Amino acid sequence: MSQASHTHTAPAKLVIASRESALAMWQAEHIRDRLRALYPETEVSILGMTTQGDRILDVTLSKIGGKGLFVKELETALEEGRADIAVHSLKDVPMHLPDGFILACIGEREDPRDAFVSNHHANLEALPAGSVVGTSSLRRESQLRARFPHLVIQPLRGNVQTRLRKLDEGQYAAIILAAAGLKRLGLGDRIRALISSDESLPAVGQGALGIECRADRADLVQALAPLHHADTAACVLAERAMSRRLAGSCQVPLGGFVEVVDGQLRMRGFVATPDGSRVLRAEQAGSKDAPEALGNAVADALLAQGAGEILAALND
Ligand SMILES: NCc1[nH]cc(CCC(=O)O)c1CC(=O)O
Repeated sequence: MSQASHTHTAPAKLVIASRESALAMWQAEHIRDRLRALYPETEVSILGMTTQGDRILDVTLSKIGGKGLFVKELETALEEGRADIAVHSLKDVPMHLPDGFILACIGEREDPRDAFVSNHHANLEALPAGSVVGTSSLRRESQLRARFPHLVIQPLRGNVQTRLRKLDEGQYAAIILAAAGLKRLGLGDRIRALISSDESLPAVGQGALGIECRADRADLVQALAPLHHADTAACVLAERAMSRRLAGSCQVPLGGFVEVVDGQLRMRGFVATPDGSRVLRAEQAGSKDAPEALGNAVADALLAQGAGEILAALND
């Protein structure tokens, strides 16, 4: 029996709300299995649901309302008591949660890097001029354009399997996906090259799982505590503070990534124009005890370099 179960308790029944994509289901099942192992007496089940973000696939997310579209239906299920917790890729969780909801728990981070996926090429450097690279992330696009102006970036939406199918159909020479999603789905062998964080700074929260519940469910915060990973939480709280100060929940070419180095947080952030012609960068160290102060400081350093102008131009 694990040590945690001596000091933590869970309700007799726990329902996990999840999107129905394969990745979301893997993540929900992962949390379900960990909860079952911690609390053998608790009946843990998954309520799968399709969100608006999953249904609308033909326009870029930024035009239709952003990240909130992936979590709203799940929050409604929590609100109505049809589910107790919602498991999310933290990357998809808006910077401002609606009143009455909290992140109860942040799980240990998987590989945070972006991955290069291609059937014919070994890495970005090997792509001939004019090659089409698929990504709908302004963050990935701006960093690619800055480094490889000879490549052609084309939108690519859909869940991980859909994106791989579009690559296999020959519409793209290569695509960029999060390594974490591929590894979780057992598709790590599709990764031809991992892109270092110096070359493609990851998205805020990339690779980490966030578990959301109603703010009045202190019982669940306590039950989930054994799944909480303090170092990951410090990193992603700093990242989310940076993003919040810069952009709220709008989709912008922005990256933020924190690592624990020698017991301290080391943070890097960037804001760019979508075409990669201007890339502002900031880097700073800070204490694990004050992650949000670090995130705010890096945001301020970017604002001092002119990030505000870039962000204002995007909202025109
Ligand atoms: N935007 C969709 C999304 N949300 C989370 C992941 C991957 C898993 C993660 O970052 O935790 C992905 C797919 C991708 O970016 O390739």
